[in-house]
Amino acid sequence: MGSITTLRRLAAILTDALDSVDSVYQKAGLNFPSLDEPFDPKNEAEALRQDKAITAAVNNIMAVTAQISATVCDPMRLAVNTSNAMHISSCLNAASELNVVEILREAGPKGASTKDIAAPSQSNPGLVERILRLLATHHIFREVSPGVFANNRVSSTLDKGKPSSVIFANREDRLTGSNGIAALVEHTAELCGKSSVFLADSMLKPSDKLPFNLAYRVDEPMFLWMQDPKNRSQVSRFAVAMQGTGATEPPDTIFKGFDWSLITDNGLIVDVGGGIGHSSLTIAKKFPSLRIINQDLGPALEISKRYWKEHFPEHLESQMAQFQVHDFFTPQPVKDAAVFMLRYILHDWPDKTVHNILCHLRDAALPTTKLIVIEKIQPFASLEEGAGSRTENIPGAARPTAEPPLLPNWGAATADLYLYDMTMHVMLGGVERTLEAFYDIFLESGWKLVEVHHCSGSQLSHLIALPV
Ligand SMILES: C[S@@+](CC[C@H](N)C(=O)[O-])C[C@H]1O[C@@H](n2cnc3c(N)ncnc32)[C@H](O)[C@@H]1O
Repeated sequence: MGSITTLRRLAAILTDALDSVDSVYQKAGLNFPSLDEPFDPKNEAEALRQDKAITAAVNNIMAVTAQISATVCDPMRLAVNTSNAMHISSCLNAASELNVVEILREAGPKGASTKDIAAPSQSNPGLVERILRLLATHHIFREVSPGVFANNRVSSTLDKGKPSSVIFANREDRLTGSNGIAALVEHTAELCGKSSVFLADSMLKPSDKLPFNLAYRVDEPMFLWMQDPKNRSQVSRFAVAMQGTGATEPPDTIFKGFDWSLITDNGLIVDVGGGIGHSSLTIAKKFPSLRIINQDLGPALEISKRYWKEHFPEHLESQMAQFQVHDFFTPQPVKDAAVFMLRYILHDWPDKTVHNILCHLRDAALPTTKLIVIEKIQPFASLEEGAGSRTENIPGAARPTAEPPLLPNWGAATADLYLYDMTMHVMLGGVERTLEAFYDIFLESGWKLVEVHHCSGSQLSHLIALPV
């Protein structure tokens, strides 16, 4: 297909998708949320974005616009701009660290001057202005008039939800109780950003060191490094950041996969590497007859206990929720689990390590114990034909692909998955696996993949396996 024909085809997909969004919103009597207004999770117009027709149209719009832009842009400019993209990440991190979003929330739609934004952190107003202008140019913040900035829909998602005076007075505690997006952004931009620049070095001079270990000049894996008392602030930020991964999903995503009502009353869910335990807490709130054991390393569990005490104290008092310090590289102590749930665990680790984790769970499993792995499954950027005959008959495994000339995986609309794949690699040697890779590693570790549920409105899937 010639370029102009391709561009016209892409434009037609865009028009169809916009018509579809327009029709759903018109029918509901609502406007699609504006980029200029702060994000309001309680707005009905936000909830409507979960409508199936809207999620499909949004994927097409994101994929089309990025593909049109890549087609028409000077290719050298695109390549060089991509090599400079780390500045977007660093600027966003700086804005979050300087609590700009909270200052601008208090300033309202008229915004604040960079002098006023920079004053509480005693930073350089000229530099703050350039940082915010770079971000505004990428549709994060809005330059209302020269040198005056306001929040927009994207920047406001980083709001830590407290008065700026409180977070400036208590820096240690500024992320606690937030929706987790600022924590996720800061963790990613700082730790992953510093590590990622060592990717090529780690490949050209192969050693047993990952980019994280080269960047931070340490030998232990990131999670062990975080246990060092001098890195404790990393543990608490990471725990809140993991909550942020939940906030980027529709709130009921955990119920869009495996049917938790299938577990009989008093059945035990072990949340392996559960972190703060927000997913198991959400399940237990809906199905209070289920018992939960949240397992993690000590410092993470301390944070989890506080979180449960605040959000579901009844389950603690009745001892239906318990906490167990457990290293998942050692034999699993719980022998009567209905479910071993692992959300965002396996993608942290390379195959050899995942094999070790899964074998310990297999050794402790009853014949009826289900392994429920909650992860993103990596699609190919090409058509999947013939990719995995061993997985094609697994119920729920099949997934649609985008119509040509879009990339089959919807390109930019699914970019987060491929970005996370590199994050996992540079930090821990982990990987976002293809379905076939999950199937193989499960089988090698004594588990058979029997069902897959792709959670609608989310990139997450639930992979259900039984002991072989
Ligand atoms: C990516 S987070 C996922 C947390 C949680 N499952 C969620 O979805 O929010 C990985 C978790 O694994 C925990 N972890 C890392 N190494 C561990 C180990 N050896 N044993 C148990 N937990 C570990 C970390 O403390 C962290 O809470």
